[in-house]
Amino acid sequence: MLTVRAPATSANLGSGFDVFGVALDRPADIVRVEKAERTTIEVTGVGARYIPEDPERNTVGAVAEALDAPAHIRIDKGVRPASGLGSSAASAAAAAVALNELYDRGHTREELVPVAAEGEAVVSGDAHADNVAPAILGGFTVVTDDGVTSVDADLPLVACLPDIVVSTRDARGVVPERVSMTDLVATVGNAATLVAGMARNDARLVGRGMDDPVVTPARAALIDGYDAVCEAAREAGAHGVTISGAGPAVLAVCRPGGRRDVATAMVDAFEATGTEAVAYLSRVGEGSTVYR
Ligand SMILES: Nc1ncnc2c1ncn2[C@@H]1O[C@H](COP(=O)(O)OP(=O)(O)O)[C@@H](O)[C@H]1O
Ligand SMILES: N[C@@H](CCOP(=O)(O)O)C(=O)O
Repeated sequence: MLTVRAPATSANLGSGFDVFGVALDRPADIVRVEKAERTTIEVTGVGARYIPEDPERNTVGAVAEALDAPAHIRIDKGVRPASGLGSSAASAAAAAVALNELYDRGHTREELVPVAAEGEAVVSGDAHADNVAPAILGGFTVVTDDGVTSVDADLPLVACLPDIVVSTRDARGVVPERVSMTDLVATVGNAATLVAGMARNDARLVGRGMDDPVVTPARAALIDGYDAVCEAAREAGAHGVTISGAGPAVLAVCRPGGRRDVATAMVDAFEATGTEAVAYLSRVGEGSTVYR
């Protein structure tokens, strides 16, 4: 038996829709694999009752199929499904790393990114790799059709998760199909600023680069209280705030020592709109870890 821990992740960071992602240091999924004649799946933990055990409908089933690695796969969920914290991706990433080891397939971590992304296609309709890349490699990642680039960044983060559900598939349905040249120029400028900020561990620059005039405004309506939560986080000192992945979680980049105030302000702002929320005080974290 082999055990792998894969972390929650936050995709997009505003200006990098389907491109940027960052590993959080918590929460995480734990996946255990054993060789078997055919793939079977058992799910326990947070939100387990909403997650199918049918290999055709679970992200890890698609990964086992892609690696031709049938196994009994036990998933202990730490990342709530439909959270915007890469729940489906955490399981897929852990399974890709675990089954690659179990069957000695010899793929590099970079090569496992598109394999794990096959799992995402099962749930959201697209094999977007912006969550599985940081869940496998750790740090801040940039995925394009040509591959993945990762940067070891160190920044204080808060991920605030309200007690509502937004499915990634639904949230992809509201993304505009076209952008104006003005919005394109603004987005490229912000994305470039964010990457420079990550390379320099500069939270202020990262926060500035999180602004996004295209996808985030279209999705904000799916999250009750989103504008108030952003305002509260900024007033409490956050350098930047945006929707985490497809939501409903909201991600804030903080100054050193500033996470607790930001977390409290975000939770209070959600609760003022009648929605309970939890906040994870986090940092940019590591990717998947193998335990034998
Ligand atoms: N291993 C898995 N972990 C979590 N969700 C899964 C898994 N396999 C399939 N799903 C389904 O994926 C959906 C959640 O994924 P998604 O909407 O992308 O949310 P998240 O942002 O949390 O990844 C749910 O419908 C869930 O049943
Ligand atoms: N780029 C994707 C990311 C979805 O992340 P998730 O954590 O909500 O699954 C998107 O924005 O649709």
